[in-house]
Amino acid sequence: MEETKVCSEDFIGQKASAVIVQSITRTYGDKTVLDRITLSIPKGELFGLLGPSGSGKTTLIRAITGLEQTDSGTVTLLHERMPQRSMLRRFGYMAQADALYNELTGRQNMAFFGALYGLQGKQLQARIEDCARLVDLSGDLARAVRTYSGGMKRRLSLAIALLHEPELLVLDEPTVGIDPLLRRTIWQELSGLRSSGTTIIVTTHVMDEAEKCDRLGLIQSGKLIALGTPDEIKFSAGAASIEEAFIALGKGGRP
Ligand SMILES: Nc1ncnc2c1ncn2[C@@H]1O[C@H](COP(=O)(O)OP(=O)(O)OP(=O)(O)O)[C@@H](O)[C@H]1O
Repeated sequence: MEETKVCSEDFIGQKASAVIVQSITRTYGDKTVLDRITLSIPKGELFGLLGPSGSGKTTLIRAITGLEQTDSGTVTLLHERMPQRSMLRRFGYMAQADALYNELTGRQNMAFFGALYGLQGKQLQARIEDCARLVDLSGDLARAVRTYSGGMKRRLSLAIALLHEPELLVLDEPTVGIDPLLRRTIWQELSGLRSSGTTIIVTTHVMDEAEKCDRLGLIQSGKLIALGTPDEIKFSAGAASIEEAFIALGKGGRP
């Protein structure tokens, strides 16, 4: 049986876990998209999921949030067994495909989702201003979203995921289509949120973003093939970079 290279200590029982995934499997027809994945993410961790296109990253984070069914295994999120509709207010989810209302303005979109999260009045307005500023959209909030570029839509989706200051943020490739300067600002903000106790799960293809994560999970063909800090993963693969480590671990050995 193949085993995940677990580099970090097992956090269960040592630090409160925000996410506990136990042996989840997901199949589509005869294709196994998630294969017995087990993983725990402590509160306040910035956790990165890395893997080739089609390896199962989106399916895994959707399963974690309860948006995707699993065939077997369990997910516990913030001490609650998933799926559970009431959990929707406790995490922020930014999907790869933007779920925005094109005919509404940026502000109207934020107000709509903010109300769904239970925000209202002055608090909602203040959060809209703060989150729009963070993603550099303050000057564009009055425009209909259909006039936004792809990158602006990504930024608006990110702002919406942050609106209700959730305990857990789940971001599927949040910086795709975002220029390097703003990308840096967004990562600074993610680090700040992590420091104030927010747990963050982020999928990425960008190696320098992976280096900024506390720990990484490497996924290949639905299997978690490695788990650890960026340094642990490089060390275990005998590689100089995460990219090299990923290639080496994917082949099942050292480079
Ligand atoms: N609804 C579905 N029906 C059938 N197959 C699906 C469905 N959703 C995903 N898959 C398959 O599951 C596999 C994993 O997809 P997933 O989107 O999780 O990969 P990913 O690692 O997030 O890829 P990317 O980096 O390209 O976003 C792929 O082979 C995909 O084709």
